[in-house]
Amino acid sequence: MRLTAEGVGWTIHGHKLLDDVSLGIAPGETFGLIGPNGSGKTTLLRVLAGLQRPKRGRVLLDDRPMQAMPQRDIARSIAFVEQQADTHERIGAREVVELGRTPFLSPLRPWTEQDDKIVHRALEDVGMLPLAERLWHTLSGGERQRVQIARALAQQPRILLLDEPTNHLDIRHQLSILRLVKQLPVTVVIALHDLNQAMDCERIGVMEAGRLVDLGTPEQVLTAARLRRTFGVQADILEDPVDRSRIMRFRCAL
Ligand SMILES: Nc1ncnc2c1ncn2[C@@H]1O[C@H](COP(=O)(O)OP(=O)(O)OP(=O)(O)O)[C@@H](O)[C@H]1O
Repeated sequence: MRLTAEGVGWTIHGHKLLDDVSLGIAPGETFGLIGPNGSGKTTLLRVLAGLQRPKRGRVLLDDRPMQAMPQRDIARSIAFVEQQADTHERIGAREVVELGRTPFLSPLRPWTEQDDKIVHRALEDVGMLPLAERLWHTLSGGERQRVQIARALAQQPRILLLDEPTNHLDIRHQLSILRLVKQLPVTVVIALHDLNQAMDCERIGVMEAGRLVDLGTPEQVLTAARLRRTFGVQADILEDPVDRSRIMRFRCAL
């Protein structure tokens, strides 16, 4: 499914958090969103997810303006893993993942064995099957994050939006979640702070003070000049001697 933002703007108390953002993400593409703290990545993801209505411009799913779509239709197409998804309910890990099936249920379409299988598979994919019966409040930060990713997978979305999905994960789970996400046959938009991880995206968008200031392949976008200008760091772009891929070595903050 194609996801398009056309001239999207979002302001609060006269403060421009998003300023004329336009981008088109192709069906099946893995698109990385990078930018310094406070540059608007989360705000943009929330608008793309339909959680915040743009104050200017519009978002389209394929050719349908999201504004005209019922919330249920949006929930059947888009899953969003927020940075700090939390719940105060006394709820188990499996039940959190089961919530991913909600958009598909109705009095005429009750829970089936197929839903059980989808939930089981999602828990398995993020390595959380052994902890599936644990209560949410007893899980660690990284375990909670993996449960939230499993909830999104159980939604079987056509578009998956992820806000810093690896920030609480140990390195093994970071790598396995990113590989899993990349292999999914769906459109993925992923906000990342680890710029070397962003290298694996097909295209990258760079946010700066609410504006999309650069867009292209990782090779086009992640240059030493861009890292200096947008992130205020001095970096060298090196070649990995094992697979000849590009790696960034960050030297110092400027
Ligand atoms: N409800 C709000 N009221 C006022 N300012 C807000 C509100 N929500 C976000 N902001 C501000 O908007 C800016 C963009 O925030 P956003 O969370 O989108 O940035 P981000 O790029 O995701 O940052 P980070 O990398 O730190 O997660 C920040 O300066 C933030 O303080």
